Amino acid sequence: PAMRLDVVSIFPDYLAPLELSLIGKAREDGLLDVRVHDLRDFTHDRHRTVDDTPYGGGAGMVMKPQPWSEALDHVLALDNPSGARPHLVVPGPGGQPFTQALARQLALEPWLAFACGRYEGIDERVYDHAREDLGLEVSVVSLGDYVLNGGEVAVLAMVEAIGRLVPGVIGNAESLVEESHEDGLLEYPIYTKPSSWNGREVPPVLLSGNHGAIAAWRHEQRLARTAARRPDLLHASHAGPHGDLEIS
Ligand SMILES: Nc1cc(-c2ccc3cc[nH]c3c2)n[nH]1
Repeated sequence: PAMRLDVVSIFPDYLAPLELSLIGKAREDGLLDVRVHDLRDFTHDRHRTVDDTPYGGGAGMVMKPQPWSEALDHVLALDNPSGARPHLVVPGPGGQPFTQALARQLALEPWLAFACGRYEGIDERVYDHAREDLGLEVSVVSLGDYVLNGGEVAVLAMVEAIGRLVPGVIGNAESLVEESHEDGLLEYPIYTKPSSWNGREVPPVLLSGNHGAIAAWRHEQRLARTAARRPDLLHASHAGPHGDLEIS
């Protein structure tokens, strides 16, 4: 059965890229069932109001709870024979980090619903309502320690990272095996034809046909790159036979 992904946003067109390329094809193949909903469809006033001023004062506006409540009810009511419940994922700068490990976990779920906030965010009672009244698992997830203007960009990234892990979405062509962050090391440098370009040569070991030497060179490169760019990813399990993490 297809993995179901619902996205609620006041900028549904922001999610249009999900109809393209890989995710688009997975939708055609029935592997992913992606539905985007406009939050303003769940307002009833002339101006389709989704926000208001914050209690307690402060800058900016807060997203009203009622439209979100009605949008969630609509998502849950949609042809949902199995009575399954979605895992509600809400992007937020203060959420748990979105990592490859979390992407793998989420890719195992049959149904995800994403709430894209805007303004200063969503009234806190929506989270409580979703958990306590709708019985949903709710996860606030951060893409990184920087501030976006809303959740849409984060959802695009998460849907791509999760969608590509759904069996069948990635053909054999795009390798899923040696990926950055899969075993905690960054990827090694890659090359293709011509072997000499702009006076620059491909490292000879890669043309040697000596697959043991090639594998060793690639592992060394991954360690060196990780030590240089992401020392935080390096830990004891990556130490060499002498327990050293020093890169020669
Ligand atoms: N990682 C990250 C998420 C966000 C984010 C997510 C949702 C909203 C809604 C209003 N501002 C937002 C910011 N910023 N940075």
